Amino acid sequence: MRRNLDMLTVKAFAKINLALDVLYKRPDGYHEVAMVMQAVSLADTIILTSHPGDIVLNVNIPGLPDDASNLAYRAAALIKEYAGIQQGVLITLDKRIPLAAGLAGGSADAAAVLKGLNNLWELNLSLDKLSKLAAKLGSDVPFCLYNGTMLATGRGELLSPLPPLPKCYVILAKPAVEVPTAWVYQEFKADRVQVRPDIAAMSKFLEQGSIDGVAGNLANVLESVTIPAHPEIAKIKESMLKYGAMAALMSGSGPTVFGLAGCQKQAEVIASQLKTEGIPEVFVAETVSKVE
Ligand SMILES: C[C@](O)(CO)[C@H](O)COP(=O)(O)OP(=O)(O)OC[C@H]1O[C@@H](n2ccc(N)nc2=O)[C@H](O)[C@@H]1O
Ligand SMILES: Nc1ncnc2c1ncn2[C@@H]1O[C@H](COP(=O)(O)OP(=O)(O)OP(=O)(O)O)[C@@H](O)[C@H]1O
Repeated sequence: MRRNLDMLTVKAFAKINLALDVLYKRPDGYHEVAMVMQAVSLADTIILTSHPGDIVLNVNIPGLPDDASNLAYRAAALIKEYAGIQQGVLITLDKRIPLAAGLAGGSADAAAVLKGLNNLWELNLSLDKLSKLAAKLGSDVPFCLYNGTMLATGRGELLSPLPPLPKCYVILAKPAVEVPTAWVYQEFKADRVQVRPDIAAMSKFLEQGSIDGVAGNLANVLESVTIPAHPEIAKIKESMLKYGAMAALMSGSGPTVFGLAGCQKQAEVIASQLKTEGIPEVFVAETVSKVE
């Protein structure tokens, strides 16, 4: 975070799910999950500037709302009301994370605004308090406050740190479809799942610092919904492996596929080969560690 009197710049990092299991549907309509989440360096940039009056949001891409339906705006409104702040803020959002991609782009923006305004307005709210506000905005938002490698349970908002995944490179490839998260959970049927993650085994491999062990245990039960609807996701996974990724998996509710690579050069070679297949959005990122 960079601060300069009345202006502050915050990065909003995307996430991938190294493991995603759905346990059951709860009475409140959400699904109980168990996930291993990992932050990656593909990021939006948010500039917060002190501003008289109200909250104003500027976005750099068409199709992304700049009103109260944007999670960045909602985060500002929530913390402003909670802390009883009278002044406004100008939020400038430079969006790089693809939309509705399974990468928690909106959640990352919301978390960055909460952290940033806590600093700009000198509120001194603890991460624990910010996390409770974050959970009101979405299940992925608390994780985006912390980043790093975390076990997420409940509806995704209950977090405990895991040993960090040793630094590795992540290729992200998004086909030209957008997938609404609510639809994926709504369509989820446990009896259609072929492979469930073994979270205990993945935790053990993280403790050992074994990227190979983690790569060998990637699993996401939501693939059972999104891949039949968008078979190009399976094709991207196959291509990632063919070009040399250690492993490949759909992130979150999809449709983005991520692949793991041990070194940057190899990740870049895999990314350029995927681009030749006509996949519209391909990025190379690296893992991001937890904030203290
Ligand atoms: C797929 C993941 O991205 C994996 O990290 C998350 O589980 C989704 O997190 P999110 O996008 O922050 O989700 P929310 O904004 O809280 O919820 C969107 C919708 O997804 C469904 N939803 C979400 C999380 C969850 N544990 N169970 C659910 O059933 C609900 O229908 C909800 O209305
Ligand atoms: N700041 C924001 N950035 C991106 N999308 C936003 C934002 N605010 C609201 N939205 C709306 O939310 C929808 C999905 O957002 P997002 O990009 O966070 O999905 P996602 O990556 O699938 O998230 P998740 O992995 O948490 O399910 C978008 O289509 C958009 O209309």
